[in-house]
Amino acid sequence: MKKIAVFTSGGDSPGMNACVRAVVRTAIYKGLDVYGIYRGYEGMIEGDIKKMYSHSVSNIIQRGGTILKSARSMEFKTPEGRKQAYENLVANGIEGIVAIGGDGTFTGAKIFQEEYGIPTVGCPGTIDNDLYGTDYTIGFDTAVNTALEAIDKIRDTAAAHDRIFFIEVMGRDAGFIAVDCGIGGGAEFVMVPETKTDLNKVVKSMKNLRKSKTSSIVVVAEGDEEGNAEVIMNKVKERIKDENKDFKVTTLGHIQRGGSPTARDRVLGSLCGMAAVEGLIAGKMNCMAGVMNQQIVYTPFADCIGKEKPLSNEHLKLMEILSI
Ligand SMILES: Nc1ncnc2c1ncn2[C@@H]1O[C@H](COP(=O)(O)OP(=O)(O)OP(=O)(O)O)[C@@H](O)[C@H]1O
Ligand SMILES: O=P(O)(O)OC[C@H]1O[C@](O)(CO)[C@@H](O)[C@@H]1O
Repeated sequence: MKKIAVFTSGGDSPGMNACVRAVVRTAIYKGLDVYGIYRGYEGMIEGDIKKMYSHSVSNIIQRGGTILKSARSMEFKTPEGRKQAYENLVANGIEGIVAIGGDGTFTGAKIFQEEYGIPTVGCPGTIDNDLYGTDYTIGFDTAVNTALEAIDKIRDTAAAHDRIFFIEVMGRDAGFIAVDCGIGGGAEFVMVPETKTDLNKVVKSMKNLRKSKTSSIVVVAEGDEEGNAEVIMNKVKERIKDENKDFKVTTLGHIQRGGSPTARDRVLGSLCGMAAVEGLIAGKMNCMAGVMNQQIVYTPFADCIGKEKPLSNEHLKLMEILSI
């Protein structure tokens, strides 16, 4: 293998730049030519592919976002789009690919590799932490810390005004961010897609809580089955029926996706980037390079996508105990 390419795709995440940097520098260190594909699968289809050098990735390890940019491509989901992408890779002599992204990115990579056979190794780049085959995903730690900083500030004003705040964090299908924010932010409740939210129980305990506490924080993952934070707040308000209680909603939104990555995300991104290139050279394909128990592990895309990564029962128990 002489030429490889790297791209970032799906939702960007802090630490993706560290990962790109490690891919580029590991490739050069190992004597390979390395190309950057811009805007994920969009750029692969449009042929937006440029050679990268060691200096191309200077001064980026501390930056959020991704220098390769990211996109969600509908066209790559079509056979015609993937054919065009393949032709562009062949035209550039690309023999191996590092795909940095989440489960959607790996779904596309798996289909593409099975159709056209270019070996692909993935790196877990998503803030959601919802990928089987790695203890943490690149960007999760930064996202949680960003959200926590905001929650701490909301707590100050919640306490000053005796208010109940419903704070929505990201997590379309996963509650990892919400649970860690709940524990770390001292929330009274956490609502996540993985577990059934019992609003009657919440209302009951909220009424009891209010005897001893004057303010409350409820962390809601955006994908909770009862709805988003606004919807849930209205349902709870309706059931509590107390004019004296003051309810507020804050949606943290995309602030969680940006910012300078934490040390953990920089190191994880760098490790996965290095491991992906080493994996390609060793003949690995159709798999993701992740880190479990401090060891680099290669997990088939089929498992990363198909197997559920459960929330930690210990974390859920801790949340319940600490919120009394
Ligand atoms: N079934 C599929 N077939 C082909 N390509 C796909 C498929 N699913 C996803 N992709 C490609 O992967 C891209 C990224 O997927 P998606 O938007 O779901 O983000 P992601 O990688 O899951 O990241 P995040 O978890 O941060 O949202 C899609 O825009 C699409 O181009
Ligand atoms: O606004 P976008 O780019 O569609 O992404 C939003 C989604 O991306 C994620 O941050 C990561 O997958 C989700 O938690 C969120 O729902």
